[in-house]
Amino acid sequence: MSPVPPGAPSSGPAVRGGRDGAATVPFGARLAGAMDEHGPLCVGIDPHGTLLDGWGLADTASGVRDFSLRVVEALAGQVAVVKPQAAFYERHGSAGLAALEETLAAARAAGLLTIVDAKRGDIGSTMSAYADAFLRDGSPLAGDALTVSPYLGFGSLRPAVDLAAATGRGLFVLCLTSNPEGPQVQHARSNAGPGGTGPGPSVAALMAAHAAALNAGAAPMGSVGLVVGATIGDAVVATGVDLAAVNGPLLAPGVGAQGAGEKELATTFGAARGQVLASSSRAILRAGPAPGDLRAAARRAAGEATRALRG
Ligand SMILES: O=C(O)c1cc(=O)[nH]c(=O)n1[C@@H]1O[C@H](COP(=O)(O)O)[C@@H](O)[C@H]1O
Repeated sequence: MSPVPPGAPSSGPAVRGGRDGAATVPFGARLAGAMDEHGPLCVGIDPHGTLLDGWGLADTASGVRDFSLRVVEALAGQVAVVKPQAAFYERHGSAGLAALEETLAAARAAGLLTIVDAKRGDIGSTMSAYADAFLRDGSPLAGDALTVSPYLGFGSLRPAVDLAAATGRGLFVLCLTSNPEGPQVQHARSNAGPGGTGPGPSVAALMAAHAAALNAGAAPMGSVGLVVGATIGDAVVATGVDLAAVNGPLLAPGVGAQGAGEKELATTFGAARGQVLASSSRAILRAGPAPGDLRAAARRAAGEATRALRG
């Protein structure tokens, strides 16, 4: 069965796109179904210039479009989620954005869930314009979920939280990112401890607690996920982030090109392993352009993720 699309009625036949006044099926439920069916793997679509070159494509908007559509076609029905990285489309201007729109439409038509990796975050009034662009029914840049940055304060994300909830979409909030610079901000202690004095929880733990509050009571899981890199070692323990309490999906980039593998996936997330969606881009995309080679690379990565997270 294909994942249920946003806007589909919660019972009866799945209808893709648009709301009809019926309750929407929340992203968390749709993602849980897709992960059960295809395994806990997201393939990032990151059309780097070097990859385009390796595939015999020009580093142009048209090359990015061809690359992305080939990935979607090869992986349809094979993986739970694809995650186009907006930066690689934006670098080609308006034609690049048109390629992103086409990629999202093709993935939707192929029954793949999409996370638009745009890492947006701004003051609330501007955040509501970002939400409109990436989370509104009918917007050409809307996927099933969006990556967002809470580092202007979690509350600044409110417009995105509200629109995602209203349209059955999801968010992935940066919590413990895969890059080595992340700890400077994410491991820092907030200044309000329980009694109002002394070091409070880590910034990452605060962000996770906000997500947990939004997901409370949702089943099988909520739609406000966190980004927790597979490369972070013991940072979950060091920062006191309570991943099991989040009750939402955990997007785990860093698999493959950034060095994380089966062992890291198995050891980083503790009791929350079942909520993890492992994510890999270059390590899979390098296997292309032959569709069979891409599929084989995705199958291998999905097998590793399944053993590590669901074994
Ligand atoms: O939100 C993300 O996906 C993300 C968060 C993070 O902490 N680290 C991270 O690498 N990413 C994204 O995941 C992708 C990783 O690509 P590869 O290193 O090629 O697998 C890139 O698009 C990154 O922007």
